[in-house]
Amino acid sequence: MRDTVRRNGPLVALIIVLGFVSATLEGLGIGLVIPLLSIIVGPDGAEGASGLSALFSGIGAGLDPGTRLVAISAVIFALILMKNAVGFANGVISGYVYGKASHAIRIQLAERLLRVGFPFLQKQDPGRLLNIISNESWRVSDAIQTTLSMIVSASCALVLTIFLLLLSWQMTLSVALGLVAIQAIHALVTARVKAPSRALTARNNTMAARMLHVVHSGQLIRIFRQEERERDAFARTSDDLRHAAFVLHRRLSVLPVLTEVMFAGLFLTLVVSAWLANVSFPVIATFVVLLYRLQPYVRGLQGAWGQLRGWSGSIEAVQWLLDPAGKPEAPGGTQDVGPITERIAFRDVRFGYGGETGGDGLVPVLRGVSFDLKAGRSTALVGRSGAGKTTIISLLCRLIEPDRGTILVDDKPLSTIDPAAWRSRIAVASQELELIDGTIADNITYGKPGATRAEAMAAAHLSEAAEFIEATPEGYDTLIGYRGVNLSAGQRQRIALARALLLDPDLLILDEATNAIDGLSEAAILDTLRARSGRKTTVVISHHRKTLSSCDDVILLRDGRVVDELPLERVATLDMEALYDLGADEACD
Ligand SMILES: Nc1ncnc2c1ncn2[C@@H]1O[C@H](COP(=O)(O)OP(=O)(O)OP(=O)(O)O)[C@@H](O)[C@H]1O
Repeated sequence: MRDTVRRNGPLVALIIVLGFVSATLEGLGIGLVIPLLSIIVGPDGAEGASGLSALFSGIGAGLDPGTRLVAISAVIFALILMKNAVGFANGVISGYVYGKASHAIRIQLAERLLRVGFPFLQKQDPGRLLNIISNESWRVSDAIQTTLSMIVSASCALVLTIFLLLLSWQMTLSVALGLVAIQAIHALVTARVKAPSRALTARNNTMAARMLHVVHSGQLIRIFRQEERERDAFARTSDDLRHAAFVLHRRLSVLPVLTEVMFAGLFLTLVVSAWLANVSFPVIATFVVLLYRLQPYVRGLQGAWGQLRGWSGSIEAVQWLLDPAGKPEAPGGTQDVGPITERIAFRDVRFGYGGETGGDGLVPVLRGVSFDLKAGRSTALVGRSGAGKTTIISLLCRLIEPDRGTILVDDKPLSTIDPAAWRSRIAVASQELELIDGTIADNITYGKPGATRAEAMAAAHLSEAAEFIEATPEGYDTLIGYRGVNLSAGQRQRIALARALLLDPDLLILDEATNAIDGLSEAAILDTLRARSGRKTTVVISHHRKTLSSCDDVILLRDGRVVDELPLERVATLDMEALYDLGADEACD
């Protein structure tokens, strides 16, 4: 929030200056009520005037009463007009700063989510992140606007207090003492708002997670007939949210009531004591009018303070996401990288999920793996479910970093290579990588937005997606819906494969890219392997023996260790179960 104020420094300064100007105009207008009332009640009413009140009382003294009355009324009207024009300008500027501040917060949140180390996203509850971006960030924008309005209210209150002081310092002192007492009571009440505010943010997180679940798991819920249970769970979460919002609302609602009652008490005490002290009527009247005009600003300040406390849960949530502390850094490295000429070498690489930065977890997943992915060849990673194949792919993509050991690209440590430069040399086709909500062409060219339609069509031919695409009425301009809901699983995989093939990357990773595709398309993968052979490097994870036996090299993994680098003849002759069990005895701890 401080950042926003700093970035819009000149405009915030203008808001403060205009606040002062507006309050001064208002103070002057109210001051002119003294001569106005003096004319109405007669000169006796102005007796005992001193200081500022004497100054105001003397205004237009030389004029006849009728002319003076009209002239003073006209000036008061002009001052009110100017004050409102300044107020309007201030409102427009505040609205502009509010918009800029909201935009800046959303951009910062998006930047954080796009740049933070990937393990952070893996570990977070998506409901919490969604709630912060879509909900809590608005509260923070409101808090910024409220802070601006507090600045204006404070400037106005200050100027009007100066007028009060000049009018009667004794009466102002009594008012100040009264205000301190009101503020103390107010502070006691607002202190009780922080905890319900945090509770509300937590409930909003849960609500967002539930909504995501209902939207994402529509199929699962229907097939397993869990509509009733989900409805009840949704209703419970929604009711908890309602209750948390009500608790906060109830505590905040006390504030304006309390303030109004205490202000009324202060007013009446003041009027009675001023009358007892023989203060002249125009001075009492002007003082009360000034005080009456001061009241909304003081109440505004108190209300804003209470509201800021009410939003403390939202502010903390946004600050937590923006704060880099405790979040994994995006992978580092500055070296450029050329085409892979010899190998990508894993040397005693160890990794376990679960630590703060993704790795260094208690349960080791890779327990010192060493193998080579030879340039210009295709290598299959084989192993039972949970053996660590996808973890190796994540390391290759630098989504996670090894806890120990090194990955070398032609003898250059991968950790020293600029991640963007490295990723420009690789492409992945995996069922984990979703499609975007756009056209088929948008999806195929996602990794290379400037690619031509001809390039997209060539990639679609390679992945055997072209036939079904051309059979649709809109062809490459067909909208595929959210995550490709308008397509079959096999069609989605072919488009995902085309997306990777379009890049003709130095390293192509096919992570179970074919499991929803029929035999014909598996043949397309085999063709791809052949076409890349001797030219580019490919890594394949598959449970299809035919695909595996088309690779040049096969690496067998078991429980996070490399069991064997298998000769191809054995892959061709063994069934998958026998393949996974090869060397089982040596692999045991
Ligand atoms: N994000 C994660 N957090 C914690 N543990 C994980 C995570 N991802 C994977 N694991 C664990 O790491 C181990 C290896 O998982 P990995 O996905 O690498 O296996 P895999 O060989 O690709 O399996 P599959 O063939 O089923 O995809 C598994 O025991 C899994 O439970």
